[in-house]
Amino acid sequence: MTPMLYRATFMHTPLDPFREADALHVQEDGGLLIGGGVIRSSGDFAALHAAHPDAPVTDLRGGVLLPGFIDTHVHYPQVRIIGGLGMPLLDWLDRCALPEEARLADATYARAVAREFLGGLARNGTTTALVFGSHFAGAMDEFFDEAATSGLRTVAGQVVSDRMLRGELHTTPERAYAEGKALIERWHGQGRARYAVTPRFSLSASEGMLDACAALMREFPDVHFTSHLNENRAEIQTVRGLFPDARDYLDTYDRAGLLGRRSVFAHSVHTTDRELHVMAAHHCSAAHCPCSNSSLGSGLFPLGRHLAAGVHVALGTDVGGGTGFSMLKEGLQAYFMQQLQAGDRVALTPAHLLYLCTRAGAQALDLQDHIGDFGVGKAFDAVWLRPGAGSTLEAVLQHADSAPGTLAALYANGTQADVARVWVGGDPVYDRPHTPSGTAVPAGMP
Ligand SMILES: O=c1[nH]c(=O)c2nc[nH]c2[nH]1
Ligand SMILES: [Zn+2]
Repeated sequence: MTPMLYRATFMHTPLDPFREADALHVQEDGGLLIGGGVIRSSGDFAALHAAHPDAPVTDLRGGVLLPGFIDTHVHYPQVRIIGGLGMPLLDWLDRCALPEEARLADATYARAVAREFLGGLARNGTTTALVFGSHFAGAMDEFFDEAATSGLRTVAGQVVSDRMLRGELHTTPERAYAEGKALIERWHGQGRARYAVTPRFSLSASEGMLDACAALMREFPDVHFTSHLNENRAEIQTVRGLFPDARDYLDTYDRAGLLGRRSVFAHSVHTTDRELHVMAAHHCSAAHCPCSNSSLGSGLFPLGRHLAAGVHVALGTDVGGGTGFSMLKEGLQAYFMQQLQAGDRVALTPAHLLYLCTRAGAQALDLQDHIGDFGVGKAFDAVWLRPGAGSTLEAVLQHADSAPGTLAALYANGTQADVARVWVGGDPVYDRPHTPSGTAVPAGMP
C-alpha cells in the first residue's frame, strides 16, 4: 500500500513530563509518513517529502495535530444523563445513573445509546477509551458491535454487581463469570476491541463476585481490570462496613487478586498512603476524573501524593458523573483543581496536560508500545484541532508566541467544535461537517 504523507504542525509527549525535562516534542511544518496505519517516519515535512516524493500529501496546515486522546474512565450507559448536578455520588447513582442503566436491558435501546456514546468520543478527538460498560451482556454485544463500526479503540467490559443497587442490575457470581467468559471469547482482541473485567465497586460486589472477577483474570491474563476506588466519603464508610476484615478499600480488591499493571482505578480521591504504596507496588493506575469530582463534590484529587508514591495517573471524563466527552476540558479542569490545592499542589504545564490526555492513558492500558504518541512504529491515532474561521480560539492561536502557549490556548479555549478530523490506525473516524479541506492557511496560524 502506498504510504501517505501528512503535513502538519504536530505536538506530542513521548516522554513523561512528571519525570523528564523537555517531554513536549513539537514539529513545526512537520511530516508523518503513514503506511498500513502505522507511523513509518516523522520529521520535517520538506525533508520527508524529498525522501518520499511519490507519497500523496494530506495538507493539515492551519491547525495542530495531536495524538488521539485516551479517556481512561467513561461510562457507556450514562451518555443520556450527563448533567445531573447537585447530588453527591450515592444519591446521584440512585436518582440519575441506575434508573437509566436499567433501561439497557432492552438491546435496541442499548444500541442507540452505544451509537450516541461512541459518536461523542470520536467528535471530541478520543481515539481510545477504557469504557465502563452495561450490567447486561446483551448490551455489551451491542456496544462491541457498534464500536467495531465506529473504528475506535475500546477496552470495555460488562459491569457486574450483586448487591445494593437495584434488583434488575444484580447478577450472581456464577452468571457474571459465565457471561464474562463468553464476552471475552467473543470480543477480546477482535479488531480494535479489548476486554476489561469490571466489578462496579466493592460497595455493590460481594467477595464471591470479586472472586468470580479474579477467576476471569486468571483464565484470561491479558484482559484488563477496572473499578472505582475511594471516590466519596459515604461510599468509603459503607465499604468499610461491608468488608470488616479488609484493611481499607483497596484491600477489598487486593485480597481477591485484582491488582496488576492493567488495573485502572477510577477516582482515588481519598486514598491513604498505605493504599498508594500498594497500588505502586502492583503497577496499578489511577484514572483522575476532575470534572466528575467537581460536579459530584467528591473532593480534590491528591495528584502530588500519587506521583510521590509512584502511582501512575491518567485522565477520565467519567461521563455521565462527568460533564462531557472533551478531554481538553478534562485536562483544563485537572489544571484548575491543582491550582486550588492548599498544600500539595502540582503545577501542571501544557505538556503535562497533553501527556495526561494521551501517553499516560496508553500506559494505564499497557498499550504504550502501540499508541499514545507519534513515535515511529506507533499507530496513527490522531486528532486535528483546527478552530473555526472567526472563532476566539483562532484569534488566540494567531497570537500565541510559543508551542506551549498554543497548547495552553487549546486547553483553555478548545471544544468539540474545534475537532476537525480524527484518525485511528490511519483510518478516518470523524470528519467535522463542512470542514474546509485544510489547504488554506489563515495568516499567523501554525
Ligand atoms: O462516578 C461514579 N459513577 C458511577 O457510575 C459509579 N458507580 C459506582 N461508583 C461510581 N462512581
Ligand atoms: Zn465512574
